[in-house]
Amino acid sequence: MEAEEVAAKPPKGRFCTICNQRRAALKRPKTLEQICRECFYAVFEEEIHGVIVDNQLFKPGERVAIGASGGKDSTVLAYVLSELNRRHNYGLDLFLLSVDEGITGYRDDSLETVKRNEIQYGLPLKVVSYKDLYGWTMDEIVKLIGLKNNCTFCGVFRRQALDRGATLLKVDKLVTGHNADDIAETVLLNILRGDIARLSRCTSITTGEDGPIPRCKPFKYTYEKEIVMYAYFKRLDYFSTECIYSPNAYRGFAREFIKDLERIRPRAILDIIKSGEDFRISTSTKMPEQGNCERCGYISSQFSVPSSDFLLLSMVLFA
Ligand SMILES: Nc1ncnc2c1ncn2[C@@H]1O[C@H](COP(=O)(O)OP(=O)(O)OP(=O)(O)O)[C@@H](O)[C@H]1O
Repeated sequence: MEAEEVAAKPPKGRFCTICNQRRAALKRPKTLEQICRECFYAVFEEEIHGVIVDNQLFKPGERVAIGASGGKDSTVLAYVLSELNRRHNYGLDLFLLSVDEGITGYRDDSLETVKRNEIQYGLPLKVVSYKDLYGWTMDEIVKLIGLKNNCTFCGVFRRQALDRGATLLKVDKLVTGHNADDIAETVLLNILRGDIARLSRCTSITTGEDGPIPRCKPFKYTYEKEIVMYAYFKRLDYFSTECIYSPNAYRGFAREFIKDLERIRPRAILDIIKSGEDFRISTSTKMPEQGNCERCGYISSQFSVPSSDFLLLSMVLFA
């Protein structure tokens, strides 16, 4: 999504509907209000603060890692969280944590962005790589087995890599830049697949509380268009290229469908999240149990946890 595309201008001469003092500079995607930039920054940031407070995402003194991919969502998350931490005295120790999947022409470039963010925001950065953790890069795997189910595997490996990096950083929590559009998309995909176990988990703002490191999504109610707009107006330094192995056609269709709904009714994104939250599963329904990998004990519902040759073997078997 290009920044210019979402920065639709209201008619000239209108006053901001929030402050009524400055000229409106944009139409807010979530509410369609015509507001000035200053009021947009304020409502955008304070809504996220409200979500953090209402859901008690953090406690003073906690060490928190921000999953930093260099993309728009995690870059805006790093910027806004450092601002709110200062402004509202959260008392958090913030870190950037990046996973290098070993994808030439994509992750190497986005990691350069994260390295610049480390300096720009004064947040210490830790990078963990698939090569070091599992013995293989994604480039090597794709070269060997081709383009099959890459996103699914890569997602499972990244999840574990983030946990391992968070353990090395000795953090209490990990936050990611998953936004409202991502969550609505996941609700829809879980309905389409009839995956009620995931449907019941995917709207939680905090997950993994029974595991080693809980994960939070402070952008659960933040619209992607507003994140892009915020990054654009604030001139944040982020990387905007899609992963070269990424096309996940089914997710892509769900994304397009949600964008179409949003065009007709911007609230549709929040409505889908709310529907996902309100699903109740009958207590008599048998749910799949999350187990632990027999090899290393890491939490796992489908795969054994990857390591070097074992990783490759699972890729080939499941491809
Ligand atoms: N390589 C990575 N290293 C660290 N964190 C990551 C990485 N990839 C994804 N994440 C985390 O997971 C979140 C969702 O990832 P997703 O792949 O959906 O990226 P995205 O929607 O393009 O987000 P972003 O714009 O931040 O890249 C990111 O916002 C980030 O917090």
